[in-house]
Amino acid sequence: MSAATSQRVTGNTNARYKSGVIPYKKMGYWQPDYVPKDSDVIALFRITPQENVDPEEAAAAVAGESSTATWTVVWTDRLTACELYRAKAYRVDRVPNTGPGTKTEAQYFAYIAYDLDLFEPGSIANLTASIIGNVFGFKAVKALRLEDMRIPVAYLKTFQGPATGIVVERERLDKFGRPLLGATTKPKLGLSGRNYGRVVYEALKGGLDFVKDDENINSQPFMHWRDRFLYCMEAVNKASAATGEVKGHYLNVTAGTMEDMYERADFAKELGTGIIMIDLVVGYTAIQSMAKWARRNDVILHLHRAGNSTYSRQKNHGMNFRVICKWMRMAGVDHIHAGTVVGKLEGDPLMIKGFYDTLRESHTRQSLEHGLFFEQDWASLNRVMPVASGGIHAGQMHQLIHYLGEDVVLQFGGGTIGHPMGIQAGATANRVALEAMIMARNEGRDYLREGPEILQAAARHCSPLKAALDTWGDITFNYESTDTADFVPTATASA
Ligand SMILES: O=C(COP(=O)(O)O)[C@H](O)[C@H](O)COP(=O)(O)O
Ligand SMILES: [Mg+2]
Repeated sequence: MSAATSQRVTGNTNARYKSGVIPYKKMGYWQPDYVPKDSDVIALFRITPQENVDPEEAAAAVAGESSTATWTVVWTDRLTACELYRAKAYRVDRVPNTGPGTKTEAQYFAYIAYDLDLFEPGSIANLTASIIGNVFGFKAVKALRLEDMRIPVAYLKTFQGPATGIVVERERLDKFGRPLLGATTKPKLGLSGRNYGRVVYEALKGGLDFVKDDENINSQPFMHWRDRFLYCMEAVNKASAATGEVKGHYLNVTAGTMEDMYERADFAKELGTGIIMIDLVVGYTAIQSMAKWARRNDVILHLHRAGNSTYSRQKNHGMNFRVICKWMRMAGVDHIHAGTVVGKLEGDPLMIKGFYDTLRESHTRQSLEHGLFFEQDWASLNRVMPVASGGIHAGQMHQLIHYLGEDVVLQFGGGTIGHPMGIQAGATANRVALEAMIMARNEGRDYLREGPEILQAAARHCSPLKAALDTWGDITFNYESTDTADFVPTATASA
């Protein structure tokens, strides 16, 4: 007899199934003694219960509404292996620095385990319809945030993972031992195909590895997509011939329908591109489809995370970006924008380290200060190249390498195209700054502390770098982060 059948036969007593409304805890969604199985999916939610709602009941309600429950008892549960299929809230902890005596109302971390049978293999859409489905509108909780997930190896193995991965991307580019350099074409909207292609050529010729379309450039009246693709590929080919290096431009194939996206991707491939791009807003199923297309066609897949801050930035509601990193690694993208720490957009250093580790490590340990609540074995899924983009410039090179490491694309849009001596000079400034800093690192210097001097020394022989430092050297974006660690490392806490 299978486990499922035996559950049906030994199912619960009549009292439990009497019609009416009973607490979710009584319905079996709170099981403090439950020990998660290796094959369970585990989700960690931050719950802000409504006043007078017991946190354990709120956790049970979240478990119920994200798995099998509805608001009232239904006898049809007994036609199923309901005890197996019920998600189990098994632990609730008060979030540090919330509740009585603090400025923030009480919040709780609720740990919930889900049996693997609740999810369709290889489908982010199906996983998310449970985990972030109805439950986020549930009245008994004032706010709800999905903070982290532990995905079992058994489930990971049903996903393709990154189409190409970091190792093969570097082999195709023939570039090793340093971050890759990119730029977002600016202005983001309005250029004609020919002018757009000129920006791409100049930036690649000046020393960048990649240029990219911005998130909102698709096929507008001022430049239809075929024009953009033709001029960009002409620029890539000319710059590769002129420099002897492999170059690329992420052609954004985002469109209104899947058929249009495939048409654009096929044309990009026909023109010989090594990389294409999509936006997060196309949705999980479209992302998985494009990842399969990318693997079939030997093309790298770049994902711009446009839209994520709508639901990932605020601490009490929505979902943490680290969970998006996990889902996107499973879905199969090769690149994902994951923050810069020092640039113009949201990015606490500890949080960003957690995102980067999630994307790049084959195994991550629990690390509460980086927001990693669970140990995660990535089951040999390829690694994703994080992309640092948004308000960065050559003067920050030492910090970028310190915080973000080597396997990363550093993307300077304004920080290339806005250079006072022109786009090529902007690209050269970034390339020289990068190579000077990598050399200093390889020589064992304390490049983070000595960074500004290392850059000034390199600028003595490189007027584009000097101009970049003179223009942007002092530009910083020192605003308080919104999404910060709940568990601060001891050394920092006492500092
Ligand atoms: O256009 C840019 C950056 O331009 P610039 O380099 O001129 O600032 C990108 O869309 C942002 O980096 C996205 O943000 P994120 O990478 O955080 O998702
Ligand atoms: Mg942009």
